[in-house]
Amino acid sequence: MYVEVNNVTKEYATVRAVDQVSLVAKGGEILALLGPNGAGKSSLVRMMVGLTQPDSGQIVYRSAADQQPLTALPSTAFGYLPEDRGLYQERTVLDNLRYIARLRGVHKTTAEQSIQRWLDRFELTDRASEPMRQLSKGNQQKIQLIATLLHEPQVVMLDEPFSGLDPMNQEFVLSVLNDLRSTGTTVILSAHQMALVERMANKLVLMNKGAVIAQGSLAEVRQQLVQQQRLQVEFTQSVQAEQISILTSVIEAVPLSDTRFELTCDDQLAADKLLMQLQDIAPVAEFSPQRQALHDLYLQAVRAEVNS
Ligand SMILES: Nc1ncnc2c1ncn2[C@@H]1O[C@H](COP(=O)(O)OP(=O)(O)OP(=O)(O)O)[C@@H](O)[C@H]1O
Repeated sequence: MYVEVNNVTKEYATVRAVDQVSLVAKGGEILALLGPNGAGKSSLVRMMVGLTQPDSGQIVYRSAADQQPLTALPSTAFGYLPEDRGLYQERTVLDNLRYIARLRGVHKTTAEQSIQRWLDRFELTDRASEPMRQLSKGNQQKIQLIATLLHEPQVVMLDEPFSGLDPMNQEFVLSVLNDLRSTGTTVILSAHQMALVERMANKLVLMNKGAVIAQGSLAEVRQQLVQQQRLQVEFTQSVQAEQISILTSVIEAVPLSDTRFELTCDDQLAADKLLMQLQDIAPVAEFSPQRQALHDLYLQAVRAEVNS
């Protein structure tokens, strides 16, 4: 199933939580919504799952087979992990999961098999008869995730699935999400863990103050965010900084020695073109464009918005 968000805006009393957002998530994709606190991620997820309605714009669900809009959604359409987790603390893990399965209309035998399979996979079988409150935060989070996946939804929407998990469990959840993706499920999640998301999502949507500031594949988002590039160059002979900074694509040339410089460049100019220009100054011994982590690019973009 496709989820298509067309120019959606949502306002609360004093704040525009989602501002003209458009995106598409397809089966077999992991789409990650990223953004600082208050960026509008949860508000968007709540609309995508049908809990609230947009003030303007539309959310359209399409059949994966023929891309026609779906008017009636099957009970297996969504699995939603809300930001405020909501299982019964006094009831056992098993009771909670059976209850959720019943709510989702899963047949009893199928539910029992499915619960066993997921508890095994999450290494929580021996905790099945314990009340939820006895489980650590991370394990409760894993049970919540099982509750979201029990009915094998076509679209899984997860609000901050990695929060409260230690690195090992984050890796574990990441592998579960990758498996879902490989079986054709549409996975939409919100997260703060840029480094994790960078490794699994094939679509990134970076939000700030309700609006999308960049979206696409990792490479596309990089391109949208990168305005400047840092690199180092080592010449075989001494060179003056002014000889380099005079080049139109070079914003700044900081000498590290007589022969070595750190350059800040206009990213529009391809590295190989710049290398040719540097070779015209003096023979180049080493030339190393540095890739900035997405996390840093993203922080720069958010800060630039704050300052503008
Ligand atoms: N029910 C509501 N009533 C009023 N304002 C709301 C409501 N829900 C969200 N907001 C406001 O809308 C904006 C976006 O909030 P939202 O929770 O969608 O952001 P978020 O990106 O999910 O943040 P976080 O990462 O902190 O969970 C915030 O300014 C928030 O205070």
